[in-house]
Amino acid sequence: MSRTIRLGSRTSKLAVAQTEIVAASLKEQFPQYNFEIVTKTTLGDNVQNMPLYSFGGKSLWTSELEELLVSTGPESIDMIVHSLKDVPTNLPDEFKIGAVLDRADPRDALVVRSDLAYKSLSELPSGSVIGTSSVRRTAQLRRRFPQFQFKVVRGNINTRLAKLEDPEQGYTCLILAAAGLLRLDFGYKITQYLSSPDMLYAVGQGALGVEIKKGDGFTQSLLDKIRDIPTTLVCTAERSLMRSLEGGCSVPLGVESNISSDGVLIIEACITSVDGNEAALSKLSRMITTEEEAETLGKDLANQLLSQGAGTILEKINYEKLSQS
Ligand SMILES: NCc1[nH]cc(CCC(=O)O)c1CC(=O)O
Repeated sequence: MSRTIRLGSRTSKLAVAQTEIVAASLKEQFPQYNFEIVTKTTLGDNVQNMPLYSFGGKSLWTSELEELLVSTGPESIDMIVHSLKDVPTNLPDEFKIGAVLDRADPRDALVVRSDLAYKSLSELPSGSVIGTSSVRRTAQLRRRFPQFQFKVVRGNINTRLAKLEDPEQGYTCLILAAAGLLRLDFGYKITQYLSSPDMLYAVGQGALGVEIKKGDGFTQSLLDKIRDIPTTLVCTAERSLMRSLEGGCSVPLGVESNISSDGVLIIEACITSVDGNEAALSKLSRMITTEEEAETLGKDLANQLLSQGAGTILEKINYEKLSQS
């Protein structure tokens, strides 16, 4: 009987669709093995009613699956497929990201309620209710569109889309990652793709990250065949930037990155105050060939942002969080 490799996934439709993408790429490279998907609910799936930033812990989406990664029982798995965006920048010591795969469209997207004719943010009437629970999205939009209202919306993508269409909920539109919508065949619902200067995306957004045990050379050797090198370099730089800015708290950091075929990486980044009144913006471009160089670029960009005033914005956010708890 041929060897079976088990891929762990959260239970949401998007998580399973993404894990199927990874399983299919592995099967193509290694037809001699079986690839099986194991699903598990995480804490992040269960807490639907509170803003995520009120959970100090940073492994909302990973802990339960990491337990299966170290387990030796029948439930054990070999790797976890994540949206890279949901993977903490500092993993527990025994784990690592074994591969980052090709990135789907990293931008955020506008989805307007289907009975309304508006297509873009600039067409929406004053007082429109934007559904999002992301501090990054809310802060950036408040800055550019102070005439809108913001309302938290939780749940997985399917749940959020259903809430949007329920008139009693009062949402005019949602902001969601284009990648998730496209992977679930909801691309037709996107009325506008958002980009700088209106909205910079989350670090790692649109990319898949596969987590494994450090020292698991066999699983690593499988992943080496499906990783995407330019995406790895871009996301390494983005995650290094984020790691340098967060003091144990998630930060409203937006990025927009591009790498040319000859290896020049350009990253634009912003930190925006929650009320949208202040923002620190910075941009860095450099030739990158190794992950170490990508790490350094991320750190340098963090320092550039701090010199643009990001530090005071972050201090205020951390102070407000402390006084809530
Ligand atoms: N925050 C949850 C989450 N995690 C990953 C995605 C979408 C896929 C991706 O960004 O890679 C989403 C939904 C969203 O933000 O709209």
